[in-house]
Amino acid sequence: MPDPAASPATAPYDALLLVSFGGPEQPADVMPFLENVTRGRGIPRERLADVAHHYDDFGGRSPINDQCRELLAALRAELDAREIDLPLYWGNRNWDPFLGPEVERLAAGGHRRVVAVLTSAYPSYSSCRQYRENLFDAFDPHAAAGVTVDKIRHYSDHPGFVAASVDATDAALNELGDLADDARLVFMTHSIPTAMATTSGPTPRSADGGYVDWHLAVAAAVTRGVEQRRGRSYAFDLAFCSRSGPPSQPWLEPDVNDHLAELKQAGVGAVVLVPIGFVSDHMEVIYDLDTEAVETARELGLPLARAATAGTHPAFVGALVDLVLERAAAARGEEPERPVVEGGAVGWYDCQPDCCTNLRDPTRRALCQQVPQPA
Ligand SMILES: CC1=C(CCC(=O)O)c2cc3nc(cc4[nH]c(cc5[nH]c(cc1n2)c(C)c5CCC(=O)O)c(CCC(=O)O)c4C)C(CCC(=O)O)=C3C
Ligand SMILES: [Fe+2]
Repeated sequence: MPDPAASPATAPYDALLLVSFGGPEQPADVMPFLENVTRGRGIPRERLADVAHHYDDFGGRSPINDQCRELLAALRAELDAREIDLPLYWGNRNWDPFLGPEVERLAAGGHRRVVAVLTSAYPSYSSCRQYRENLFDAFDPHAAAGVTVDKIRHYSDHPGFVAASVDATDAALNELGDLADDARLVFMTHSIPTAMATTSGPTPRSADGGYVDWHLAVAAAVTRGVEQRRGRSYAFDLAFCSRSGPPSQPWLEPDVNDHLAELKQAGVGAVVLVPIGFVSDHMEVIYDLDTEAVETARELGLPLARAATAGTHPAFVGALVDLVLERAAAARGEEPERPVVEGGAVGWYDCQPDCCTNLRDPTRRALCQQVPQPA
């Protein structure tokens, strides 16, 4: 049995569970993976076939699982450096290693109070509640045995996540050489249906909803950091990639490819794409940005550099450990500081019942709260 006294800093937690999206690791995995992702989501068949080709171009293997392995190794090293003894587990929503069996293993290992770190940094149904539904399902069979899970707060506006993005944006500007002076910063994230965007985050909500609000705050903070470092100002925008869904359904815009054409038209000299919506260079980054958007920019004659995602940047890994310690202190009834960048919202630990609404099935149970009864 784990010794709760081993690491007072992380008490009451006795294990850390990394929770991610998952991705195929060989060609035979691609279609079953896509079916897992899109089950009941109304994604057109043609879009699925199209997305399967994105994976084919990379040998049928997404880099995302390897990136989770690297993040786990980096977390282990950071915990060791701080002399914190905390077992690490890892489960995905859509592909092996799946969350369910991993939580079985964790419970069988004698762990009782688990802290979850999601590789998803923003509020929205897709990036928050859907993971919480999966966490609920995975832990529910063990609830009677007293196994519980808490998650850290959404962390995109944590100074550590922003610092990693500032470094990456600065490096990408350096790649542009003299053209950096003319560069526009285009912050990138996953498009989602506008109906999902406006119901993201807790109520009361702004007209745009929490998903867009948080991205704009992070984009502004990264831009300020880059401006401080380079001693000059930069214009920035937020653009979107990876739209799926039927054409009749409105999704967040502008699409990155349309936006690049507009910037070229407006006389912008160069672009840095900064994918703040993703924590690693997985398929949505290496295909949608590095393949498609790069090709669009080439056709337009618009010089482009792509900033790295947070990945295993020390500021990001350090921030995740800080967030775990902060969550642990809060669970012990202390009042830890909750650092956020200027203009950021202080993230909440427990999502309220109406946070990041499930529009298809509002009664589906999720971690953090009892579901509201349908009206
Ligand atoms: C907000 C958001 C994030 C960021 C937060 C987070 O990280 O969770 C994210 C991440 C990712 N999305 C990924 C892949 C896919 N997303 C899809 C579909 C969708 N994503 C959506 C949203 C998001 N997705 C939505 C609203 C849909 C429509 C279907 C639905 O309503 O659920 C589809 C289906 C085909 C298609 O329609 O494109 C695929 C294959 C991968 C893995 C990449 C790899 O393999 O390396 C990752 C990390
Ligand atoms: Fe939420």
